[in-house]
Parts: sequence; C-alpha cells; structure tokens
Amino acid sequence: MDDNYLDSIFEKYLHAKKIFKNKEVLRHSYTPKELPHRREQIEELAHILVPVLRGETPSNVFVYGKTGTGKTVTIKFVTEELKKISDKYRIPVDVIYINCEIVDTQYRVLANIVNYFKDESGVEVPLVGWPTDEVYARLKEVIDARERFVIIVLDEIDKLIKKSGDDILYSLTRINTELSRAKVSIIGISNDLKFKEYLDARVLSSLSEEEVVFPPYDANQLRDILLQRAKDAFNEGVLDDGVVPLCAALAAREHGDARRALDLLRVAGEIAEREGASKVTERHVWKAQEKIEQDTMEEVIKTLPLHSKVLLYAIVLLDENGELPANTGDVYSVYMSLCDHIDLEPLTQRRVSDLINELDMLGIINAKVVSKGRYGRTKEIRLNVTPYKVKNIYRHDPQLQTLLTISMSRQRRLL
Ligand SMILES: Nc1ncnc2c1ncn2[C@@H]1O[C@H](COP(=O)(O)OP(=O)(O)OP(=O)(O)O)[C@@H](O)[C@H]1O
Repeated sequence: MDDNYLDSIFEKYLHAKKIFKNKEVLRHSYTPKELPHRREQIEELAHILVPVLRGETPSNVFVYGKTGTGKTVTIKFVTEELKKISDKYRIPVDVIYINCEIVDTQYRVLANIVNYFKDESGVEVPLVGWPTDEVYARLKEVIDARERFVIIVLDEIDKLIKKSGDDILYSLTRINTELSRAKVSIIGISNDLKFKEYLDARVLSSLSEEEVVFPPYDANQLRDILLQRAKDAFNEGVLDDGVVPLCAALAAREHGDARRALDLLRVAGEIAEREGASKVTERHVWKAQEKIEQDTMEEVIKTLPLHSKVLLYAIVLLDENGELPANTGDVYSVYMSLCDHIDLEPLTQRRVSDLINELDMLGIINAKVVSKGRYGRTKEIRLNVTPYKVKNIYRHDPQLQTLLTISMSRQRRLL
C-alpha cells in the first residue's frame, strides 16, 4: 500500500466537517432535560406521588406502554424532580430503581433493596445463599430503621413475574402493614400487558391502584423529540432537512418507538462520519435502517434456544443445496441427523413444527401453508437471511462450530 494512499485517507477524515457535537446525547442512557409530548404522563405521575410531600403514602402505580414510549426516562425524570423537592423540604425519600431484566429473581430484588441501604445499616446481603425469608426480614428492618418514604421502581416487571412468580409483589404491596416508621410504594413498569394474567387478582389490584398509560408516539411527535436531541448532538448545518422527518417516519411505522428513532439518527450520523461526508442525508438514514435491521436479526439468532439454532442450520443446508422451499418433513430429517452429529437428543416432529412457526414469527424464515389439493396442506419453508450470516454467527458459538463442517452432500450420506 503506498504512502500517498494512506495520507489521502487521513486527509479525507481530517478535513471532513465534524458531524457530531456530542454523540452521547443520542445514547439510551442519556436523560434529556425536557421530554416533549409526555407532559400529561409527567403530571399524572406527579399527582400520584405528591402525597409524599404532605407526609402521606402515595398509591402504587402500574405504568404501561409499548417499547420506546418513554416510560423509563419519564419515571426517572419525575422521581428525580421529587427527590429535589423533597430534599428542599427535608422530607426523607429514597427511590430505588431496579431493572428486572437484569435483576430477575425474587431473592436478587430483595437483596438489591437491602443493599441500597448498606452504608446506613451496615447490612449487606450476598448475591446468593441466604434463605429468602431472612432477606425479607432484613429488608423490613433496614427500611424501617427510620421514618422515610421508599419508592421502589420495578422496571420490566413482567420479566421478574414470568421468571419467579408474584410472591414478591404480594409481599411488597403489603409491606406497609408490617412497618411502623417507613412507608413503601411500588412503581411497576411493563411493555407487556399480557403479564397481568400471571398475577393473582389481589396482587394486581394493589399494584394497579393507579395506572398510567404511555401511548405510542406518532411521526410528528417523534420529529419533535429528535429535533430537540439533535440540536445538542450534531454540529450546526450538518443534518439535511429530510433526515429527521425520515427517521421519525420510519420509527413511527415501528409502533412509535423513540429508541428506534434515536438509533436511526445516531447510526445515520455514524455512517456519514465514516464516509467522510460533510452532511448527513436521507441516503444515510436508509443505510442506517438496513444496518439496524441486520443487527437486530443477528441478535435474535444469537439468542435462539439450541434446538432452534440446529433447526435453522438444517434450513441453511437445504438452502445451500438449492432444496428450498422444503416441507416440515424434509427439514425434520436433516435436523435429526444434525442432532445426531452433535449428540443432541432430537425433539419430536410436532415440537419441531412449533419451532418452525416461532422462526417464522421472528422473521428468520418464511413458512407459508399451501394447499396440495387432495394431499392436504403442507408448509413451504424458505430462508429469510443469508446462509453466510447464520454461519458467521455460529462460527463464534462453541456448541455449534462443529455443524459448520457439515455439507449437504455429507449430510445425505449420513441420512
Ligand atoms: N418524550 C421524549 N423526549 C425525549 N426523549 C425521549 C422521549 N421519550 C423517549 N425518549 C428516549 O427514547 C429512548 C427510549 O425511552 P425509554 O427507555 O424511556 O422507553 P421505554 O418506554 O422505557 O421502553 P422499554 O419498554 O423498551 O424499556 C430513550 O433514549 C429516551 O431518552
């Protein structure tokens, strides 16, 4: 490679106009100072929490809305404001935020609450090992050590309930009857309304003493949210006029998801920056859309259960051999011999048929039911991702690497 070539690459980047002023502003973790189009929800929540300032226990709240509708950011905003004002009036308020996608067992939630007070109480619960009853007893002790309000925010509460049942909510929503000094209220956040079916009726009624709904944003609202963030994130004049409206329109199609809108804008900026372009254009947004979709699909494939991964690989092999569309029976026989190859007990054809439907729902394959006249109905299975992509993901998976050595002709011999 000649030096001139390298020089010109560096020159290109050096002289390109800087796209971002502060990219952090577009990250999910950033809490903006203003939340356009969430005034109603902010006021509802403030109204529910205001009793704290009068020394009364606020109701428990259940907050619901689809993904990216601003639930987390709004709750953080409102509770921070409450903290500021309660500090001003010297009312002791503690807000404990727990993301139940990460902290997903009853034990760990209780331990997190106890450990929040560890500097004050000197009690620290280990991550495993104590009987849950003991952790709960400690929790009451440390919370009730003095008069105060404790607001426990359980974000993604559905994940916790689905994994470990609703006993914990039963205890926490009734804890005030066992405390003499402190008062506890719960804010549960979820993007999955179906999870309510998992809750005992009494638990559900105490959790949802109040409910606050976050509706999806429309394209105009998303545009306002993006414009407000864009002015701090990008240098002046680098965004073409059509960029923000296009990000907003694309994200509005995805059930009004502000996270998706922000990701589109950030990734479009990154692509423009990498190209050494001086402006972000609509072309960069389309490229960003493609990249995000690919990344999402990759993530979905990576997190599939093992049998679905093996099944997907059977479809990949059939594709490479020009044998798609295939029916469930064809796919099943290749799947069986792959299982044999990696010493995995195969599932029944019926179960595999369910997994095929799941892969179809995730958009990884396309399984269309077609009528074969008097021979009944059958599924026509096609692949929606490239075999290369699947193989590339499996290359980094120790359990599946061996599959990559199998070709269809070898497979046929094994059958
Ligand atoms: N009204 C708004 N103004 C500014 N930014 C917003 C607004 N609503 C959402 N956002 C931003 O969109 C992203 C997603 O918001 P948030 O995490 O609060 O969504 P959520 O409803 O909790 O989603 P999920 O259910 O997936 O957790 C965050 O980066 C947040 O800052």
